[in-house]
Amino acid sequence: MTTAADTAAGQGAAAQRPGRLFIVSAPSGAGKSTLCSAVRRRYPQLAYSVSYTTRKARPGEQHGQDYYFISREAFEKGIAEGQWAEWARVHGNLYGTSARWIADTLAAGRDILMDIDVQGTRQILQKFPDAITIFIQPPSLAVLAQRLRQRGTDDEAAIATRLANAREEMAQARQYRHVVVNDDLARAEQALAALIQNAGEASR
Ligand SMILES: Nc1nc2c(ncn2[C@@H]2O[C@H](COP(=O)(O)OP(=O)(O)O)[C@@H](O)[C@H]2O)c(=O)[nH]1
Ligand SMILES: Nc1ncnc2c1ncn2[C@@H]1O[C@H](COP(=O)(O)OP(=O)(O)O)[C@@H](O)[C@H]1O
Repeated sequence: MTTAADTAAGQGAAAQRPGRLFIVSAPSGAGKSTLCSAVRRRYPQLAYSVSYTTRKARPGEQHGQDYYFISREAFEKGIAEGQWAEWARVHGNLYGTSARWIADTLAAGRDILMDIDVQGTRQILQKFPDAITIFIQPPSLAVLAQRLRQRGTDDEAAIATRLANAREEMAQARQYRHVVVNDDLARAEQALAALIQNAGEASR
């Protein structure tokens, strides 16, 4: 049924549909950064939500592209001022998403890809129940440990924290609308791209 309000909205300047939110989560080392980078290259029109974090930058990571690396004080000021659409402590560091950027980007009609943890996903779903949630599973915990060591960006203590959290995170997979197992990289990339593509077509 079309209401007068729908018709008015459809005829106004905002005739474009608002953007959609795609949320990707995974235990550390499952391959979500690799897969998100591939999808960003494939769909340059998809806006990537660059998170704010108190974690130190890894070699090769760029401020403003991978994350905004900020101090704990700046992050806590953001909490006090209500700047975060969601935020969480993950593996001992704080991570958050700019509420203003999300609102402006969706209002401009752009779809958003977010790489956030399971706690952040719950918060976003409370505000945006239609967000499309995707969980990336590693083939096994043994493979996960191997990938974290091969990546070579974390010391053994950081790897141990990430592996200890992985079991708990993987138990949350059933809360997600879709699950992609990242065994073969090309296959997983194709599966993630297809989910984004098909969700886009379904709502047009
Ligand atoms: N809640 C929340 N989690 C985030 C955000 N940005 C990143 N994360 C999550 O924080 C965790 C650690 O990310 P990162 O430090 O890049 O380490 P990695 O998972 O080992 O590559 C991952 O689960 C990310 O999905 C954010 O803005 N909010
Ligand atoms: N399908 C895959 N097969 C083998 N290695 C992979 C695969 N996907 C990712 N990797 C590697 O595993 C490591 C962790 O991937 P990364 O994308 O950093 O994970 P996350 O962002 O989930 O922590 C990286 O060294 C990456 O190159």
